Amino acid sequence: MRLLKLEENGTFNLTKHPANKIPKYAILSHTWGAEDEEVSFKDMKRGAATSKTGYEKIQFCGCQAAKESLKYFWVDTCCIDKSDNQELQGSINSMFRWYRDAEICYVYLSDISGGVSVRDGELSREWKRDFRKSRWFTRAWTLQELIAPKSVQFFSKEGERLGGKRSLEQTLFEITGIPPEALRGCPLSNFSVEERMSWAKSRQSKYDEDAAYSLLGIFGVFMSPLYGEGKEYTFYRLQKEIKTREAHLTGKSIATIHNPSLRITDPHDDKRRIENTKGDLLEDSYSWILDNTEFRQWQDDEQSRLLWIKGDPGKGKTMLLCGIVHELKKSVVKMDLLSYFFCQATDSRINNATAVIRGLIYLLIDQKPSLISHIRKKYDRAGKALFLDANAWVALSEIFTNILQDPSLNSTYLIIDALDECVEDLPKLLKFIVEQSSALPREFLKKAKRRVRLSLELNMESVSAAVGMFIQWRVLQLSQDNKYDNKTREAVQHFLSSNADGTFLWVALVCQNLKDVRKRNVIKKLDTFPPGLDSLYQQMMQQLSSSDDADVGKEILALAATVYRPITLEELVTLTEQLKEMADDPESIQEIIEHCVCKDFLFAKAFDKVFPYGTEATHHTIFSKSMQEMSRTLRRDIYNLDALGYPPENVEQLDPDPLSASRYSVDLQDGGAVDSFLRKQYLYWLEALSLCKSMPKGLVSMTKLESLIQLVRDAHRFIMSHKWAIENSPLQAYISVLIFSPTGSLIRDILKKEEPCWISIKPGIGDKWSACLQTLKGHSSYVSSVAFSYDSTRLASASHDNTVKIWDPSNGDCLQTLNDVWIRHRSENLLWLPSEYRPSCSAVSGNTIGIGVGSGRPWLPIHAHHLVSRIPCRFIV
Ligand SMILES: Nc1ncnc2c1ncn2[C@@H]1O[C@H](COP(=O)(O)OP(=O)(O)OP(=O)(O)O)[C@@H](O)[C@H]1O
Repeated sequence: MRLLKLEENGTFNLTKHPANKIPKYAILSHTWGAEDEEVSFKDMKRGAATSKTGYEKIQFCGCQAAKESLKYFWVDTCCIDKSDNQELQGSINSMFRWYRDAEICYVYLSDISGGVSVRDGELSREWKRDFRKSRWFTRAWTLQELIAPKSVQFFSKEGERLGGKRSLEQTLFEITGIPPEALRGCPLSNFSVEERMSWAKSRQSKYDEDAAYSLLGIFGVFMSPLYGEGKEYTFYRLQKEIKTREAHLTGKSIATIHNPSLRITDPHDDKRRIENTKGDLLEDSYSWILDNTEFRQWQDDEQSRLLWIKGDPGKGKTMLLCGIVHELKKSVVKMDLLSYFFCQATDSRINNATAVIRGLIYLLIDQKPSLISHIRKKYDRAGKALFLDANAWVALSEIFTNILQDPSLNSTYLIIDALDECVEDLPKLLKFIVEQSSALPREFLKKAKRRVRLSLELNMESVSAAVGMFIQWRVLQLSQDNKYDNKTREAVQHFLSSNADGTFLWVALVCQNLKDVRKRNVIKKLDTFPPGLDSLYQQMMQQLSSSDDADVGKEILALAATVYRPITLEELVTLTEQLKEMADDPESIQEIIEHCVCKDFLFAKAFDKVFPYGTEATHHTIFSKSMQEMSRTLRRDIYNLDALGYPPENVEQLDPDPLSASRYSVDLQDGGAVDSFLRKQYLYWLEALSLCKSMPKGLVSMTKLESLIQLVRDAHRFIMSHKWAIENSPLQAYISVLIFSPTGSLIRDILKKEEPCWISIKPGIGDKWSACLQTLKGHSSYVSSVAFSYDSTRLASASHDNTVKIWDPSNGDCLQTLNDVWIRHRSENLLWLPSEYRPSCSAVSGNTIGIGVGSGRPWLPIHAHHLVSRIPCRFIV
């Protein structure tokens, strides 16, 4: 890299540095004047630089660098020999890196001059106007010059400092549309290709091709510049490079950041969804927390590791946390990481401890991809099972601990909302949080007050003031939408302020109700809203019960409270007979759904109204509607994949998605009606049959059921045998899976028409299913020992690849992989402990695994399933 060096006598000289020995340097960003005004490489060589107008900029940059004790600096006009084509090409591809690696970037704004001032980090209004109009924001190359460097400082023509990338963040965002996260060094891969393209959209370049070349670094691609190829073709090449890189990233993603296995949810999206559904985040209603003593203590005092925010339902905790995330994003330094997770009891993806840890890890890796190394070792061995098997919690919490102890991390902020909605393994999660937040260096241990509690009830004054701001905002919206006069507006404002009792949700629900009330009826209507959340819910239920939509409303509520995860509008319509009839009237559907009330309330206080026939009846409705929906929508190659080997992770969801309405239905849940009938009512039924003199009919029914069971059994063998193939290529279900099933398979026979007609010679397969139920794949060397637990729910296999795997034989899932197990082969099945525990040993014999701890000690026989469930994995075998 060629740099300018500031000499003792105040002159500048060009110096050249090999890539591994580049000294610290500053860099200049500016817009070019006329070519002959700028100082070129040749001018520098010839000593003709000082005669050019452009020399001022170079002088400015050199002096500024000297103030920061930097001897070297880089200026694009003269540090590249443009007459050397090879050098020019290399420079275009290196430019982003050069700006990124500079200690500081000085932006010289030649069209902003004199009389400007910065007060409290803010530009004066007049200034803002000039700044916004600066030519610097319209040029193509300056985009990467703004984004890439860690520090960017803006200067006027006279060299007056105007502010930095950080202090002007909001203004820069308003001018360029580049989100603050991108300006703060968040990986650019976090922003979609479209979003990054949009930052460049209205920028100009002198040469058409530069519009694309100036984006190489932004997309992390390389390409040789060919001036003269034209803008269109350059962009075509750029797009191609971007696609290749994205594909490469996604390919790698099986084990990296975009890892579909790790990503159970993107907490970014959850936060956005929550804010949208709760009606946009109001800064005035959460900003009180920033001055709160406990919050400040947590934020400023290194020893206070855990902040516990408590509050009654509807007090605004979730929105408060959204606000805190928002503020921390702005204030934490670039080296710090911020991760968060929003639990939701009604969504099985995000209501358990493992999901919380997964989500937190996902966001950390998203910000600092190098952290993936903590996952890679385990992932490479265990694959997807690492996140799914019975020990996912153990593995992930260990990975998370390692990540948090990574020496490259500065401070890490972790935020978890609604722990009470973490319905699975909450105690484990709590223990983990407490342990992590206690992990302080020894010198802190004594004096540390590590946990800070913040109770919203104890901060009533601040919360009430925040609710007051919320009321003002909602009343303003209502007044504008429904054209309230002053009297009405004041009455609503007064009513809400006097009855809210510091509860945001109560205000939100009343305002929701008022939305559809005509202005003339508003004041009368106010008297009908009872204070307190429960009374309000009760009233809403009563209103629903007496409305024309009572039946459909209750059906929706029952469904919403019963489904195992939140369902989409489309899925809801599919499962609700009465809504199906309104399918072409989305407004009415929306109107009815808006009457929805909280699930906790439904179960606790309105059970009889919503579930007059018990929850079983609702489960039955969901089951039969799901069956109907699947019969209607499912068809062969529903995603038009065409290619038989198409892997499911490469499948892009279609828009519109033919599966959108039946996604809920295809996840068949167990506990079906027949099963429950046989278990609970079978004998009563026999009695009733006898009483009705219908025993023969009962026998016929059971015979029919039995033939159905044979079909089900065949379907079970079918899925067991072909699970692996279908999982990896969905369309193989119609090809190899069918023709490699026994000719006597009922499923094969019934679905014969689906067999490929283009295969004329089919493999000779026997007429019966073979004795092999399924093949368990995973070991990389031959297997020396296998053993079932006594109840057959677990299978252990030991291999010469030095691993032991524990399987769930019912579905072939590998539940756990024990690594570094030293196995010695003897006449009987013998498994030995990892070397660090030698000479301890264990043996598998029949259904029992024996453990010996220390040489000469008696072996302790333990059933395999006890081992699996009781002893931490590394010690099991
Ligand atoms: N800062 C805010 N900006 C905008 N709306 C807010 C804000 N705080 C609270 N609200 C409103 O109040 C409602 C309740 O807030 P939130 O869901 O955060 O309460 P919560 O204490 O988390 O409730 P729960 O205990 O039921 O989970 C939200 O749906 C929203 O309409």
